[in-house]
Amino acid sequence: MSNVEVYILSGFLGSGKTTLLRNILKQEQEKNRKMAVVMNEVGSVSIDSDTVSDDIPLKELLNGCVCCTIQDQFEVQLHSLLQEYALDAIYIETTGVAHPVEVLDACLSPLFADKVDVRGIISLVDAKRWKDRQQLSPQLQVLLKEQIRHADVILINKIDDLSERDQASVSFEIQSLNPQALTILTTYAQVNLEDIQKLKLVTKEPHKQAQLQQQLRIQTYVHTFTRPVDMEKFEEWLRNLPDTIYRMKGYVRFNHLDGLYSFQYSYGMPIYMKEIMNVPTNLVIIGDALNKEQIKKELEQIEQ
Ligand SMILES: Nc1nc2c(ncn2[C@@H]2O[C@H](COP(=O)(O)OP(=O)(O)OP(=O)(O)O)[C@@H](O)[C@H]2O)c(=O)[nH]1
Repeated sequence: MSNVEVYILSGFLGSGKTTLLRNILKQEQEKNRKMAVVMNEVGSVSIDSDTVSDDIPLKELLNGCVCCTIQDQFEVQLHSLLQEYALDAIYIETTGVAHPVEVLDACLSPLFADKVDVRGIISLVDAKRWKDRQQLSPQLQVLLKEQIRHADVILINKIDDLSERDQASVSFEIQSLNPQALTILTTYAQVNLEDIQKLKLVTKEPHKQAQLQQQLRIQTYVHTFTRPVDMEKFEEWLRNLPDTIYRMKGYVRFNHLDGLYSFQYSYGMPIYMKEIMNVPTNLVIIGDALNKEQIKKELEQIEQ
């Protein structure tokens, strides 16, 4: 069975994420695909869960943001969805204040990273909010830009609130921040499912590799170790990593040590801990413009 597609719906408060989710679920149901939804709200009461009909498995994460305070709960929920249902796709609606890369990180637990295919980040931008963004705090303006910069698809939504001239200038500004993303102007987040599901399929073609290297978008690679690893060579490999790799996590066995180790790495700092559970030896790598073929080759070389 192929991996479960995962889509992250990001975007500022009120930008239209729930409206988009509703549109997508309708189209998915028409295609008879089996989906699940994870909804994250910062408050203690879910407001949007009525959006999802009863036959679609729904996990709600309240009282925190998946990208920080409730990351562990999020992993458990995703894991149980994957175990309980035979799914084609999982849609994750994030809180309006979530940083998309942190959410991506949370989706890629080494426990199940080899079973999911995170197809991409879809960011919604409220067109008028963008135009008037100076009214927001500097931190929120940065967040808005980050949500755009890391998206694979950008929906510039609520364009009915802007004149044609303003639509053109907003669209130009947003596209300049992330020229590689597919940008679509929408009202009520009306979008074709095909446009969203095309995500990543293009970038997986080998001949696009050169172009891929220049992209600034976040990419992920999951390596499954089939044998124990030489620790010295592994550390040597870590020392020589490009600084475009900024996050790794997973489980690894070393040839001269008993048992399994969990491994965490962020911004140049590795941490190992002995693991008591028996879990798959997956290593998740997150970075900009990853050369996946090369990483795969290098890791295979340090396996004994
Ligand atoms: N005028 C206009 N309103 C829209 C459009 N898209 C969505 N809305 C409305 O904007 C409001 C917010 O939309 P939601 O889909 O709930 O936005 P959200 O991003 O899920 O909001 P939060 O969950 O609060 O972050 C709703 O009342 C929508 O009906 C649009 O294109 N134009």
